[in-house]
Amino acid sequence: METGRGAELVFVQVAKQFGDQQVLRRIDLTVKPGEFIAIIGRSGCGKSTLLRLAAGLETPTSGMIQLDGQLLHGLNTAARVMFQDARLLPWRRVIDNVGLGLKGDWKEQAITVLEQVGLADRAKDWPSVLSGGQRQRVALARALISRPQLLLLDEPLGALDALTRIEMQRLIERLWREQRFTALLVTHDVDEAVMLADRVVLIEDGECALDLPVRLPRPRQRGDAAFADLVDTILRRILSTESDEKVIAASSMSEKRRAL
Ligand SMILES: Nc1ncnc2c1ncn2[C@@H]1O[C@H](COP(=O)(O)OP(=O)(O)OP(=O)(O)O)[C@@H](O)[C@H]1O
Repeated sequence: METGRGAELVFVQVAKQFGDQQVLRRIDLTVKPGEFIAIIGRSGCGKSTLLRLAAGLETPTSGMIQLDGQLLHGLNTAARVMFQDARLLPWRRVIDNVGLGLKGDWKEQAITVLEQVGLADRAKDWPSVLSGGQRQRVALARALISRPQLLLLDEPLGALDALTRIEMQRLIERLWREQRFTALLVTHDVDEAVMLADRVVLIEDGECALDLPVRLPRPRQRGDAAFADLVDTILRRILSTESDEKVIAASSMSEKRRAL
């Protein structure tokens, strides 16, 4: 596969309102080409909205989004999105799901990306016989077949068990390192954010309240003290403005993590 170049994505004073609800007030965020950014924040703070804006599925109420210096309007054709559910068509085989919507001779490329996600031997299977993790691998292959400059990941591993999740994190990191697309990951999991991201961005009150570089060498190790410290720092920062007493009262950090 050709190595693509990641896109630069810039949010300039972006606000988004739905009816009376001001979801994003002022987002200023520059994502450099090939950078991996994790977006975290409390449920309902507008993380998915931010991703949908980057995909061109929503338009800002005010402000602007630039892609490689050009104003984004309409669908962002440089981007592909991966969601929590794989959204495969059950009546199409794995390989045809990967090539969905493509024209011309795409089968060889589909096999190549299925190899990259470790599923080449399942190309002829129906989605129904795959596990949840395998379905997400197919979704990843489908997102990557068109060599996007920007990969938008909306809590893609949220429904997976812990072990599969870790495997998928490793896979996403490996493919990102090989292909150097720009990645924007929405996650509830601070561990996941620190594992994968160059920068962790916290959305709070409609703004980027924290933009923290992760300067740990890759591949990162959860057992490392520096890793644990950073996760702890971020969790404490989120919880410092926490009003939910249940969360404040959680006795251990792991409980707090689950409570997010
Ligand atoms: N199309 C829409 N129309 C109206 N309101 C919307 C729309 N999309 C999102 N919202 C509202 O915007 C707010 C932020 O939603 P969003 O999905 O971006 O949050 P989130 O941080 O991703 O939440 P979660 O972590 O729970 O997935 C919510 O209150 C939601 O109801």
